[in-house]
Amino acid sequence: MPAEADRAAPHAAVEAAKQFLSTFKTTGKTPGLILVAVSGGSDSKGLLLALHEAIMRGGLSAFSLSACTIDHALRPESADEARAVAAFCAERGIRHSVRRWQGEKPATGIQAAARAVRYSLLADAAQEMAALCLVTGHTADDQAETITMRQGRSEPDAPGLAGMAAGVLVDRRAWVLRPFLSLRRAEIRDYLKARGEGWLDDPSNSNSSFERVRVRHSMGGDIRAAMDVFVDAGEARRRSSERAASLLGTQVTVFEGLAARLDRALVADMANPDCRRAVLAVTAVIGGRPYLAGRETARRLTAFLTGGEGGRMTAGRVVFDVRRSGAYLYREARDLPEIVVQPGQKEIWDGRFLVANDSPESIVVGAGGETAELRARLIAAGLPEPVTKRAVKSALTWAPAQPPEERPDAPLSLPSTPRIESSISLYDTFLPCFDLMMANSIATLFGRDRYLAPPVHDVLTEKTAWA
Ligand SMILES: Nc1ncnc2c1ncn2[C@@H]1O[C@H](COP(=O)(O)OP(=O)(O)OP(=O)(O)O)[C@@H](O)[C@H]1O
Repeated sequence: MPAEADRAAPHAAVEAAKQFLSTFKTTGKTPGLILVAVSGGSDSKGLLLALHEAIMRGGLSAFSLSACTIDHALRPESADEARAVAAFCAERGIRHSVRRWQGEKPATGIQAAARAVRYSLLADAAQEMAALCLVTGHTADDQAETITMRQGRSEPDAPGLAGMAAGVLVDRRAWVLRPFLSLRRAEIRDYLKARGEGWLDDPSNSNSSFERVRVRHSMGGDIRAAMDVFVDAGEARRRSSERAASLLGTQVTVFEGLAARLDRALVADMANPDCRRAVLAVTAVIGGRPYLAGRETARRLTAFLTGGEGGRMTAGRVVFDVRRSGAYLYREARDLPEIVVQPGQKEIWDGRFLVANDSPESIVVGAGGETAELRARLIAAGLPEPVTKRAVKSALTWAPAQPPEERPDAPLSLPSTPRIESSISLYDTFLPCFDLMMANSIATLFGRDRYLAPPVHDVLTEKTAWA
């Protein structure tokens, strides 16, 4: 058992928790629930304990904590591990819930699938509890490993070098914040030991078939070099996002989510990284892609757009049509999918449109929504006629899944028109806080609501205690 003095001694982990709590916009007695994602490993267990201690000792009764463990049901011991976390929480009077990954597991890409499911289940829990945010136990060691892995793949001005964001908006509905991003894992373990607590060791942390584990070993605990890169790149990315947001707001026009015009000045300046990011972001949304084009595509595109020759080029499923009045972008009319949307369901079609079917009948959604009305509207809005003609080929259309003559027993009412809006795959699932301004400009251009603001003040400035 640790000595009583050790139990009470202030610790860097508790200081980090206190500092984090002081950044909330919530003031005075406004109650706020923080949902802590606890796997049972040292980092998340240390985070829960440090937040609990900071709240209890600091008299911060405006805050309450709840913990949630995701049981991925991939290892036989996972249910017991979740129960161990439950017991730890019960001893401290902290509410705890377990969410289980139900159903079929994919045969390949299990890590990525588990991560996607984990964040989605955690966001469900946060939303149901009306939590201010979710918090995870990511550390400076995780950050350094992420940066080192990305460094191997990126160019010096690449956004990836900003590393993990201190805040990420998940599914447009829950902010995930990382209060320990500047704290070393060793400090967290030291804190748990001082409080007489153990933790679970995830066996995948020593499995060298994972790149992260190999990188961790190669770094040998020295994270200084990677963190120095981060301090510069995180701030640079936030400033770049701010400048790109302003370019998007002034030099881009979007036509019903189908096509976009980039002003000539923006196109001419493509060699500038802010312009390039703005253009690549619009390209991703018009093409229905969840990521920016890779460096080779970006290079080809820059050469084409700045070449001054005009004409058309295709990149990332998007046609670029360069004319005197600007560069026009629209989805190429190839490989357009057909999907069925069941009653009461919402689906994303082609990565570009969110279709909500509120009717009691299934509907089929596909390409072919080209109508004289749509063409007239786009032309009236300023889209050149030849561009309109090609752009409308990738417009969405829908119909009842079963034609009326084939379903004599069906209700007489036809499905009502589905609700359709642009999907921004690039930011709708994971939006790092340093891209928030740019994402809001994109949302405005594509007729969507702005993204949920984070509940804390300084997450946007990404100020890091690491230096
Ligand atoms: N099974 C789980 N249940 C609840 N929270 C979890 C679980 N696994 C991970 N977490 C949360 O995520 C944090 C990071 O864990 P880990 O490094 O294993 O995840 P990751 O997949 O690398 O996360 P990311 O993909 O965001 O980098 C943990 O500190 C914890 O807060």
